[in-house]
Amino acid sequence: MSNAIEFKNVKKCYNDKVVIDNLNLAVDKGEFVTIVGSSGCGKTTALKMINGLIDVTSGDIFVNGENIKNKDLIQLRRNIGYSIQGSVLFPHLTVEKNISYVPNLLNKKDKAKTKSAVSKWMMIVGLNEDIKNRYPNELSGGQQQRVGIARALAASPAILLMDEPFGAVDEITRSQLQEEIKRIHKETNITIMFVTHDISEALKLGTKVLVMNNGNIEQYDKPSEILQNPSTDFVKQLVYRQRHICNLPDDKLNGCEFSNVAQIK
Ligand SMILES: Nc1ncnc2c1ncn2[C@@H]1O[C@H](COP(=O)(O)OP(=O)(O)OP(=O)(O)O)[C@@H](O)[C@H]1O
Repeated sequence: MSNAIEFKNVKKCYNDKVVIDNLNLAVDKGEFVTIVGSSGCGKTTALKMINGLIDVTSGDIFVNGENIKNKDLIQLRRNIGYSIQGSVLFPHLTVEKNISYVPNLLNKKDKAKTKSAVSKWMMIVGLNEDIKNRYPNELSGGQQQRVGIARALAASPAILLMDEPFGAVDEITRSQLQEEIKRIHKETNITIMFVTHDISEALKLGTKVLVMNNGNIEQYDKPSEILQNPSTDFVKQLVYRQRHICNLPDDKLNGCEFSNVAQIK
């Protein structure tokens, strides 16, 4: 299987502060990677370096085998969906215009194709078509989030980056959106990188979970492996917390220090 995304010896500093020291990671096409870790460990930075919103200090990032240094960034971003927490919709555009914004840029002449893409993605993310002429301020928070996801997916990108996309919605909407994104992933086989603070969300959604701490990878593995064979004390602490919440046996966790659990929200 070929890589959708690859980090090679990536270092990121803000001024003199090293946030990511030497990140090496290969993500297979079609993987749903959830990224979890302590606050400020570099999750958002890693994500935004993939679509060039943040520059690397040194090292290389490859998207579909191509070094992004050699790519036109606007073109790159049009082919990578990006969805973040809260509403990032254009306030002066209707739902339909928001969702069709990038597809219109990509296939300006084929208006019918864009119209049917809007209908398709509204249905997929669970939005009723009768809201397509509304403006963002006429929608609930959950609807705005769904429109944001439809907009990120409407250009049929091969990669979707999501930064705490469900952080600002209520529990019921959150769990509906989780089911929807899982289904969308299964149906489209898109590669997803999904940052979350919530280890249970990471374990529920990811086909692979990337656990980060201080800009380093603690473990990159299937959820079952993270739960059954946590490879470092840091991962054990996360798993312990999850097992504690779910009342699971903690026989694998003997001898682990739990003092840093509070660092992870
Ligand atoms: N533009 C910037 N200038 C200086 N420092 C920054 C900048 N952006 C982020 N940082 C710092 O870099 C570190 C990593 O930030 P980043 O947002 O990637 O972490 P994160 O893991 O996504 O955090 P959180 O879980 O709290 O959202 C933090 O210490 C943050 O304060």
